[in-house]
Amino acid sequence: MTAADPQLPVVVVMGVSGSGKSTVGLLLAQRLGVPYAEADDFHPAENIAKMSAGHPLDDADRAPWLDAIGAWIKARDGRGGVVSCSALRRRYRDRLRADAPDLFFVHLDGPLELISSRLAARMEHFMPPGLLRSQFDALEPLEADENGTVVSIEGGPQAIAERAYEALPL
Ligand SMILES: Nc1ncnc2c1ncn2[C@@H]1O[C@H](COP(=O)(O)OP(=O)(O)OP(=O)(O)O)[C@@H](O)[C@H]1O
Ligand SMILES: O=C(O)[C@H](O)[C@@H](O)[C@H](O)[C@H](O)CO
Repeated sequence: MTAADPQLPVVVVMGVSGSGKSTVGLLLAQRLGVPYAEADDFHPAENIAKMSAGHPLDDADRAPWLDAIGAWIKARDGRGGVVSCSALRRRYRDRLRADAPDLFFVHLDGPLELISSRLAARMEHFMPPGLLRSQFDALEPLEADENGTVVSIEGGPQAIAERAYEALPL
């Protein structure tokens, strides 16, 4: 399938902070020839300030952010797109799916130690590595009835993006 085809999936690249959503999401979008959106760009300023101060977001904080991402997804429905979004809890994914039932989730999955080492090397990002544990605590893996797949974050970004591409329902 190519970008010229009428029905391209919208893909949410999900996972904890530092799992590689932005890195892999962009590569996947390029591979598909569709637009990429960065979830962090949808946060209200208060959310960025809260995380920067070392506090995890709660459901109420995430609600307007999820709605903004949901609006982007809805606008891309049928035309394809890739958006990074932690989408840690089932109910967040249900919210994103509400207006886009065919949404496909790619969960970038890996051990805390590996992600922690990647975050320690990351420069100039508001998200403190100390919040990683809270992200794992919130994470609810994809359930059997959810449209999506789990992709390991072992190896380099290109290989991960290729594994994700191969798993898409194209
Ligand atoms: N496969 C990889 N191998 C090595 N380093 C990687 C890999 N994927 C991502 N990284 C690096 O790990 C760090 C985290 O990646 P990235 O910012 O893409 O994660 P993220 O899930 O989007 O994080 P956040 O949710 O906090 O924005 C970055 O410095 C990135 O360059
Ligand atoms: O749901 C959340 O707690 C947030 O979306 C975080 O995941 C951050 O936005 C992101 O990971 C930091 O870049």
